[in-house]
Amino acid sequence: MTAANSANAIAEPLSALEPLKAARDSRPLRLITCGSVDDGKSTLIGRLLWDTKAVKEDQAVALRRDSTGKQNDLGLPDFALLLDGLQAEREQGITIDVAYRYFSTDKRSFIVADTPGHEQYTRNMATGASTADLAILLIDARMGILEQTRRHATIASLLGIKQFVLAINKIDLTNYDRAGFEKISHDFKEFALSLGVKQITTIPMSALKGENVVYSGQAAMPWYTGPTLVEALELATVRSAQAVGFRLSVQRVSRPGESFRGYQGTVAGGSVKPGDSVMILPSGMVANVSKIVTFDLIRNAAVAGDAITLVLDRQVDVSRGDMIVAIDSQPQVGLSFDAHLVALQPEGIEAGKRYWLKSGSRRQRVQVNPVSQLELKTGDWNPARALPMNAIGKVHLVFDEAAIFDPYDQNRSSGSFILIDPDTNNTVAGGMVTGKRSEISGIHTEDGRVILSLPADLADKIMASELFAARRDEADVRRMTAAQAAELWKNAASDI
Ligand SMILES: Nc1nc2c(ncn2[C@@H]2O[C@H](COP(=O)(O)OP(=O)(O)OP(=O)(O)O)[C@@H](O)[C@H]2O)c(=O)[nH]1
Repeated sequence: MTAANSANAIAEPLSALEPLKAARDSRPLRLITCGSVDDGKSTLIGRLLWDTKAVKEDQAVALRRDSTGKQNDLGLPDFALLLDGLQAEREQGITIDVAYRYFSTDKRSFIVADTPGHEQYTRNMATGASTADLAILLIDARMGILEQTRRHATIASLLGIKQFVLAINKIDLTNYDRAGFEKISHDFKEFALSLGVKQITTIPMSALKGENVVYSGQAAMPWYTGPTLVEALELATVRSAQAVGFRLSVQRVSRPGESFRGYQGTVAGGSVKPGDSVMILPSGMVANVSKIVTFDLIRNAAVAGDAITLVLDRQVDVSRGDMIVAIDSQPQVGLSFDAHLVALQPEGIEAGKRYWLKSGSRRQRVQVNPVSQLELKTGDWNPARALPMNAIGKVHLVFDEAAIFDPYDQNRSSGSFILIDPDTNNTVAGGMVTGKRSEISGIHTEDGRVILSLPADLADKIMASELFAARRDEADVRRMTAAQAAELWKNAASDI
């Protein structure tokens, strides 16, 4: 077949979705590495690339040359130098959130997200983790579990990662101390179980010496009989297909001529084929798919990750930010949602402040009401009105117009969002939706606090009302029961 460069060309037949799905399921395992500064992250990634022969000959020569004189007391090359290209770019002030490294073994291929380790780490980590199947958490065997370890594990689990490898690194510096390794393993497993993470492999390793990374560390640690890092990675599973049906967040309406109107975007969940019935949200209008076009082909199916133009069988009103979804598997549409947030900027998240929320190609105003903050040491969710930088919190989102989400654990794409401060344009938080709240519930109490779940203009009026002012004394408000809160709401509502 000649190059199919017109939208009328027919793709080689994809008679079913199976080939597309099969290709997706055999995709490389995506990894993220997290750790505190100096735990050995760069050394570990460099060592993985080196020992799996992912380093090209010219890079290898350069590594040997650049390591001369900088060698550590073991006389080994500095594997972290393999990642230095990225470092140089960072030093020039070029913003790179995440760089992806590729390596493979006989059994499988891998993509590792290499995220900068310093300031703004949380944001970069969240970016890398949002597509990862597995998290490698690095800790220094001499230091044990730190608050940073708990923070990263919590964020990774909120981002839906269910498989963890705890890489207890620099074990050579503890004289391969078995008891120390076992204590850290035990403590971490206990913590990870509290997060609901059940697949945890803990491995003692020396990234620098290459023990238990690709090659066995048996000679130095005869007491360890578990897998090497690469063996553990070969056994991990790729994340299964998303639980929800077809989702397309419309990025652009394409109208090249009178007779053609298509809706462009990347499929964010499920699959679609001509003839399928779809619904446009938030309007609720219904249509059938008549054609799926990609940049050079007409396709007879598309799956999550494909960038497509969708043509419908009738004239419907669709604009940028709308979502086109499977009619038999719809997302949640509502004015109020529960979510987890990670606060990313020094200013944190203020109580009741209005932000821009961006999810897919949709951008809308939202009022954010923090409810509680995770105490990393104990795992408790303590009541909170605001969230400081790096805090992980639970919040209520209250919209002026209908919002559309899937719970994050069912679809990472249509369940996640960022918050933008309208005054500074800074991205101040990343969030994961847990679900829709029962429709506008007015005022109620939660964790001993009174929560307003109202459209912002109504909430402002209530806050300003005499009735609320009379109740503003903190202790008094905290003592209110849900019934009293409801009474207050009823009175306030009739007052305005
Ligand atoms: N003895 C020993 N030293 C190690 C090991 N892994 C890393 N190191 C050393 O620890 C130091 C920090 O390693 P890096 O790989 O730069 O650490 P990092 O976590 O990437 O640090 P940042 O890039 O600053 O975030 C370097 O001097 C490494 O040579 C190990 O397994 N054993």
